[in-house]
Amino acid sequence: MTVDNPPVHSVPTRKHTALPKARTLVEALPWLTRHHGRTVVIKFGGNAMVDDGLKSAFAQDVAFLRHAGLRPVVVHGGGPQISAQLERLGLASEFKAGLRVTSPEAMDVVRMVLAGSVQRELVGLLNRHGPLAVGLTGEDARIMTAVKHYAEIDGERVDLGRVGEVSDIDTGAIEALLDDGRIPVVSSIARSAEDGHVYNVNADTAAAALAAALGAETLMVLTDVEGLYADWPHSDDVISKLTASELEELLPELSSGMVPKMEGCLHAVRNGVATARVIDGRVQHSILLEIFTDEGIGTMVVPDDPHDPLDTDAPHDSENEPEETAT
Ligand SMILES: Nc1ncnc2c1ncn2[C@@H]1O[C@H](COP(=O)(O)OP(=O)(O)O)[C@@H](O)[C@H]1O
Ligand SMILES: CC(=O)N[C@@H](CCC(=O)OP(=O)(O)O)C(=O)O
Repeated sequence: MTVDNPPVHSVPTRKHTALPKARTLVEALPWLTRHHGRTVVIKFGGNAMVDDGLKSAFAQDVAFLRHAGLRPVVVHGGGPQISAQLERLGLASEFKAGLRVTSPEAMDVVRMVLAGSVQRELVGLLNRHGPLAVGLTGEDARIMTAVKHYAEIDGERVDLGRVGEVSDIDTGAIEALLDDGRIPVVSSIARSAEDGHVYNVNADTAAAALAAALGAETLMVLTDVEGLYADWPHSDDVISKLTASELEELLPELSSGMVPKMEGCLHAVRNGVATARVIDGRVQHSILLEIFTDEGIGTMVVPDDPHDPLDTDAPHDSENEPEETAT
């Protein structure tokens, strides 16, 4: 056999086995083009971190986004992990208006669990894929500054202890890491400029504030339900898309962990973020499904008047999907 006459039968066989993979990659091309260079803030909820397989898949997805040219920022939760540690130490754990009542002793535990345990684990998983992840808390380089937060329950102002809301954000350190090709992994703890104490900030609230301050394209919240249920807990109909005004009307009816999540989504889209999505973190590779396919899952919140329709049309609105790329 000469080089000029290769065996013709071997060429189609090789092509055949590689083709499905090539098609999958090419199908992602319009989405890759759309999202290239955009910042995506991903909130990984403690309830979605249910097993090692899901955590590894999460890290693969985030590393994939980074290698695909997006700028992912991770903000993580850890509510169940904090509760377990408080219980081990015999410290009380109570939630009011979806937020943990946090004594100074509990605050030490919150900080230890979020920054010392959950964040370290995620950084470790991400760094299996290269020298990518850098862990921070809101305290570092004053990324987040807090003020004490009071809840309002039945018209009453309620003191939750060391619970903070974000009063100021300095994105400098995060931007520098992103420009350097790193993946910032942020724990939702912030120091107050007023009293110098460290405060426990709900991770949804922190992620939303960061997404708005960074001018992110998308805020993606991974949790342990399929999305926002229209009539929870009576039905499992997921609201697939809603505008900021529609969400604002729904807010008073929401309960528990959905309150800070949806308030965060509203804050994000009212402050320049093109889409805020609540998706099921229990589905492996839910991030990739949401970003790179037309199988949009979960709930998407969009501004009332999106300034860039391209940002909000996919994947929950199939009429306006990116154009097919010729294969
Ligand atoms: N309308 C709703 N739709 C979906 N989940 C809801 C709704 N209202 C309350 N929830 C509760 O909110 C929870 C998610 O919030 P949370 O427990 O704080 O999760 P995470 O740790 O991911 O932040 C769900 O598991 C569900 O129990
Ligand atoms: C004030 C407040 O409630 N802080 C949260 C911070 C962690 C968090 O938000 O974790 P998830 O995203 O897993 O719920 C807490 O102490 O549980």
